[in-house]
Amino acid sequence: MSDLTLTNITKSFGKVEVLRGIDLTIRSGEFVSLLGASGCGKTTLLRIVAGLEGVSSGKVEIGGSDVTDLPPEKRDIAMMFQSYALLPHMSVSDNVRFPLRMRRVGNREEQDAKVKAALETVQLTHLADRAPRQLSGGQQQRVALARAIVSNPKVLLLDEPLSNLDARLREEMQVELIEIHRRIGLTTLFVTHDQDEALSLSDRVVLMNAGEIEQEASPREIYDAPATAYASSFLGAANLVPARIEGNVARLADGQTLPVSAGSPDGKATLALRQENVDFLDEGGLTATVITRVYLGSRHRYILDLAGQKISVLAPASVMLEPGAQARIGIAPDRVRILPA
Ligand SMILES: Nc1ncnc2c1ncn2[C@@H]1O[C@H](COP(=O)(O)OP(=O)(O)OP(=O)(O)O)[C@@H](O)[C@H]1O
Repeated sequence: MSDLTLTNITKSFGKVEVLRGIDLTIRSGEFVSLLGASGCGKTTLLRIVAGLEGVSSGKVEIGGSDVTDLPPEKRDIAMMFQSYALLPHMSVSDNVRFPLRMRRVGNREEQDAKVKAALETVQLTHLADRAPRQLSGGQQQRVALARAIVSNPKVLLLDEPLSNLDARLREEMQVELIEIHRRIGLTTLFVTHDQDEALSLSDRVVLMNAGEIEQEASPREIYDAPATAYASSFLGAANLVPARIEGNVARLADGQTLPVSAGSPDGKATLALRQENVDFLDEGGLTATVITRVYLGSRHRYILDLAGQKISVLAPASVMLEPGAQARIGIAPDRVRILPA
């Protein structure tokens, strides 16, 4: 069953079209990330699902009902933003109770039971009587999450909820989100511009580019088999090298060739090479010129000139080459992603 279906959504602000023909279905219990560069339209799409923004055309269905023209409070959704905006004069449990009171859900005992369950889910039962200012940033974030899930919405909408946290807390909350999602299986739409976050949290990643869906796939597939040059450079910053495919080899601009998997049509192509898949060799392989070496502690990053193209490559710290030196590099044929030119 699908909990959220978007059909041919378009949205313009004045003359500017920010969403074009978005079709997206999210299955019950699925965790889907909308990933994309700033301005690609992901927040606008989330706000359309929430009912905070109208569509120019298209249809929004939640739990099988058409909600396109319904206001936010009539949609079975909950939303959590970057700024979690807890009410400072209320205790943790009253903050979590707030949406139930606003929507007049159940009597006091029923509300108590729901608040208790939500606080248990985020493991904050012991802090129920505290005021928000007596909590750490991560704890406040978890209160906001409890408040979002307390009414057991059909769809949970999260807009960059972790982007205000420092790196360590952010990683902790990512793990927490994964575990909470596993426990309660809420259908979730998560907006982020952070590819690591999208890859680590989601069942499916929807990569957006300029108001359109560029590719949607599982994290592994979108990383290992990006469908377009945009997808491969957005996810994991692949090196893009122009080439000509000639059967089982790719010929680079300077005439050097490298073996590739069979099956791609002959002719112009772009090779997408992930920096972690390039190996330094003692002999054979391709020749590239070292431009820069950056020390990263356990490894080096080399910027190389490969057939007139700058590429970035990771190497063990034991590989010591000076700028101007010739490096020999190899890439396993099944690690060379061939994209249309
Ligand atoms: N209310 C508005 N009026 C006019 N233009 C808007 C409005 N809201 C958003 N836009 C424009 O729509 C485009 C998409 O914005 P949106 O916020 O959806 O992008 P985003 O991908 O979420 O980016 P970010 O990660 O920076 O929030 C942007 O060019 C933005 O300037």
